[in-house]
Amino acid sequence: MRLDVFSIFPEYLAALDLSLVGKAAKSGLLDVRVHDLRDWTHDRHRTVDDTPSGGGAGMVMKPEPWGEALDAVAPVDGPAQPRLIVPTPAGRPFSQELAYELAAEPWLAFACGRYEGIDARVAEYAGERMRVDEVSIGDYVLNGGEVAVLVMVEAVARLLPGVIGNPESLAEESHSGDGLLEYPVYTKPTSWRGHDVPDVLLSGNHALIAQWRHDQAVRRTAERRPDLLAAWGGVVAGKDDAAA
Ligand SMILES: Nc1cc(-c2ccc3ccn(Cc4ccc(CN5CCCCC5)cc4)c3c2)n[nH]1
Repeated sequence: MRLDVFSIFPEYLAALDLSLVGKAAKSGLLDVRVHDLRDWTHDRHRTVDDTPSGGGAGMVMKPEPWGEALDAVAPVDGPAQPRLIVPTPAGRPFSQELAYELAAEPWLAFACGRYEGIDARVAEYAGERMRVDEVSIGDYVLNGGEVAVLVMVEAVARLLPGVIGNPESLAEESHSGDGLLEYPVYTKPTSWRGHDVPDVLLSGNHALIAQWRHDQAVRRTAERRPDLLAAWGGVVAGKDDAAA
């Protein structure tokens, strides 16, 4: 997979060179290219923003640098076009489902906005030749798109075959398995500062352990995410499970 990221703070994306994503990049699974949007400005101050049309607080990112950046990296007459992801508080919610969808794409491009956002015509213009998704990573406002891109790239990259060491663990995760939250995990020592590992986990009885983990997942989901339990209860569980 090829990943292009556009930002006025390219150093923010240095984190992509670390850990999982860094390893995937070195092994050739990922081809990550970070671009400084100011490379496509032509004035002395390398201007990327201007006042909002119609008034209002703050500044808005000008369309020209974005248009030139997209044309340079994904030429109109090129052999392929990326799927463009634009983080925004006003976007569709990012989810594990969307992460799987994006992991299947050969080429993703991420546009990191700053200020009050990017001139809306950029997404319109890009939409004329590539798929554009405006995506939110949660109902809170960040200062720009870079952190959202780090979140999405990590969630997507770990789904790529060969990136994560232990693919079985992907199957058991929240939001991608049975729709429940994960059960609590433990390791040695079995007793630590007066807190013990639950006996069932030391029993060696795999059926009992599986049942205990399921019950814990249902309990946790009911406590912390009743919205998920409602969906789960409606779709998968029988009446006795949901009541567990
Ligand atoms: N999930 C999530 C993604 C983001 C995100 C992503 C990208 C950018 C680019 C800039 N910001 C900062 C920002 C965006 C919106 C406002 C509100 N403002 C109201 C009046 C009309 C204009 C917009 C304020 C500041 C961003 C924030 N935050 N949270």
